Amino acid sequence: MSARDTIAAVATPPGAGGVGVLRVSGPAVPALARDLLGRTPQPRHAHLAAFRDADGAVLDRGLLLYFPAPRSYTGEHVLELHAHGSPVVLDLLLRRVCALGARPARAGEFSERAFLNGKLDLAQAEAVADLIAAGSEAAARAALRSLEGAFSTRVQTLLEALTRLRVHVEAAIDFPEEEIDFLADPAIAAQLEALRADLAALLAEARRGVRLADGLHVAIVGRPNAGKSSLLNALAASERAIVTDVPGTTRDVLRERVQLDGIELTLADTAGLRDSGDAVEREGMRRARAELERADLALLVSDAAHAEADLALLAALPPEVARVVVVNKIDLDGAASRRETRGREVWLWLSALTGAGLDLLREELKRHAGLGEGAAGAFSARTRHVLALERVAAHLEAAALTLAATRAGELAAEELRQAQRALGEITGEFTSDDLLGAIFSSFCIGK
Ligand SMILES: Nc1nc2c(c(=O)[nH]1)N(C=O)[C@@H](CNc1ccc(C(=O)N[C@@H](CCC(=O)O)C(=O)O)cc1)CN2
Ligand SMILES: Nc1nc2c(ncn2[C@@H]2O[C@H](COP(=O)(O)OP(=O)(O)OP(=O)(O)O)[C@@H](O)[C@H]2O)c(=O)[nH]1
Ligand SMILES: [Mg+2]
Repeated sequence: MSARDTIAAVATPPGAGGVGVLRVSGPAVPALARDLLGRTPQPRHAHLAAFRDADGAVLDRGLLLYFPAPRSYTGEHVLELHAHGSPVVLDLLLRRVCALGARPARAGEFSERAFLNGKLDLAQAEAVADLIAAGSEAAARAALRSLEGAFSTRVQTLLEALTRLRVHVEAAIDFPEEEIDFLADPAIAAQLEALRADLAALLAEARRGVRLADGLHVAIVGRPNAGKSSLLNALAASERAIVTDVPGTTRDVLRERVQLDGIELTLADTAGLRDSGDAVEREGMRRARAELERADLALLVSDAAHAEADLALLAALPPEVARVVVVNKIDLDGAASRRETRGREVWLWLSALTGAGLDLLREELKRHAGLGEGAAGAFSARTRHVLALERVAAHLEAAALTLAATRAGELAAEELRQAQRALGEITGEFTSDDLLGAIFSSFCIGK
């Protein structure tokens, strides 16, 4: 896109390193490259070159790569200077290319241009940032799958099915005398049902993708003295939290990141929940509840001696939070560790003190983090995508209800149109400047 100006930024992380890369993108690049090399560089070849200042003094000697448009990361003319990884040298080079017509890039601006030039769709561009930020091997693999288009392809397939359905419904509206018959066609209802089923599957995968990218957030809750802090310490394999036999030991929320077979967990140890307590303890309990609202999973820790009494706590958990009941301290009555499913809950019997049954808990956590069976091929996703898919689901449901109840073609068509729009927001077919700004400004400078 020749209308854009030329941007430049250091693409390697701040600080000293073996090599540092300065990246430049935009229409000024061909002239700039000639200026620096003394001749037109060969496209996509590494040239060893002296990078010179305005007065001819050598700033550094490094590798120069030239990617003429459109075959580059951004789709524009791109120049890369691979210099020695000195922040001072890189800064001098940045100033030099800015004197030659570039300006410093904003955060995410290279990827934004790649998106605007059709090199990446929006979900892929977000996957670039998620890959860079990945905190675990599973997160990195999932982000790479999204970058390669695994998620976008699924969205695209749904969009095509949705478009076909819209064509059907809108054709019916265009022939009002036949509209009722048209819309009563079981094929339309069947198409809509199939679409909703595919969407539900994609939504489940996208939710897993968010957990893979962000890591699983686990809130450890329960009565005072149940052994919550002991459990955090056992999973973190270090004495992070204070453990005493005084009920009400933990007052504040303590967060700990733990790697578990290539996935990332954020464990939050919280203050024990009970009716009494001083002001500090009550504030601790308020924070524990707030932590629960944010969590992907609640570990309700219960003392083996009080397990039945803790059923009341179970009922008080926010209904949308997945939960696992941990019956702790089995060493006290010599019981064996075990796992049981009771209704929607999994119950685990273990001992934070001896470590018996902790492996059962680790398996359970991995399952919730998205690394259970069938996780091969999982892609990363963001909350933004899940919210969009939830809106799509709501519009499709409204369309189905309208068709079933009233056969009001216009209303159903409008719901389908909105569903299509929400779906298109994921890959960026429909966007606003605000959305793009919000997404790309959270990227690194130079990305
Ligand atoms: N030195 C360097 N390493 C890098 C990048 C970079 O920009 N520079 N990348 C940046 O993030 C990543 C690689 N991503 C890239 C993606 C596309 C193209 C590119 O030139 N695409 C062209 C040509 C494709 C082809 O010839 O096969 C195109 O899409 O038309 C380059 C890098 C990681 N490593
Ligand atoms: N025998 C036995 N004792 C345990 C076990 N887990 C924890 N304890 C003990 O139970 C007491 C309370 O443990 P904590 O981990 O501090 O309990 P908590 O749930 O964090 O308590 P608060 O922070 O007060 O809410 C301590 O004396 C622990 O040593 C266990 O598996 N077996
Ligand atoms: Mg505690």
